[in-house]
Amino acid sequence: MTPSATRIHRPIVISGPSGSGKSTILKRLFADHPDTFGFSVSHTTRPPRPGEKDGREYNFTTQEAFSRLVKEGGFIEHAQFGGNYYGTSVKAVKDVAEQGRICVLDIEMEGVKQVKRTDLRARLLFLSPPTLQLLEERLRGRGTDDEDSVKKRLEQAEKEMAFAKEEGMQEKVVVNDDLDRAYQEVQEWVIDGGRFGGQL
Ligand SMILES: Nc1ncnc2c1ncn2[C@@H]1O[C@H](COP(=O)(O)OP(=O)(O)OP(=O)(O)O)[C@@H](O)[C@H]1O
Repeated sequence: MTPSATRIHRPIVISGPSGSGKSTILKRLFADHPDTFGFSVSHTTRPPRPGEKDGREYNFTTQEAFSRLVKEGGFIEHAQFGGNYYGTSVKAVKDVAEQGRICVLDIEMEGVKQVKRTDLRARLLFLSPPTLQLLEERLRGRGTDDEDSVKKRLEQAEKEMAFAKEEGMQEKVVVNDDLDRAYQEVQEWVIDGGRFGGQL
């Protein structure tokens, strides 16, 4: 692996409370700039479904190999869902850079801290809702969460907002007030005059 791949193609981390608009903005960014960005391939211990290919949908792995990688600090984020483990490895992010694309990571606070401990040289962007009240309205408007889930997301949102304010935790904070305006600000920062945060 060339150590410089993520120097040239620096990964972008986008974090922010659930409902702050990360998916909405990323979808636009990907549509406006095809073949520029990529998502890393996650690891999972669940068996492949028909038609799924190792290394494409997921890096399919065993429980033992997964645990080993956790111990080695090889994951940026990992979690358990329905009895299976899932994770984003540092190597999977580097692989995207190796392919000449900017890896975009949509991750939570703990993941951001972990990214900072790696040699990925990631650029950190925080997408903030204008207020918690507006966030609540958007979460409800999205219609994907029940009452309990909305409450949990709002509690977590407060923690994420406080974290983003800590010195040196984020390089760029964009407030998602008006979607078009916020999108332009994100886009400009990401593209960075064609440098994508690197040196030409
Ligand atoms: N600037 C905006 N003004 C009004 N509504 C918005 C704005 N940006 C996003 N939304 C809406 O808010 C809802 C939440 O947005 P989205 O699903 O993109 O958030 P997210 O950060 O990706 O959430 P999660 O982390 O849960 O995936 C969506 O219904 C979206 O259409």
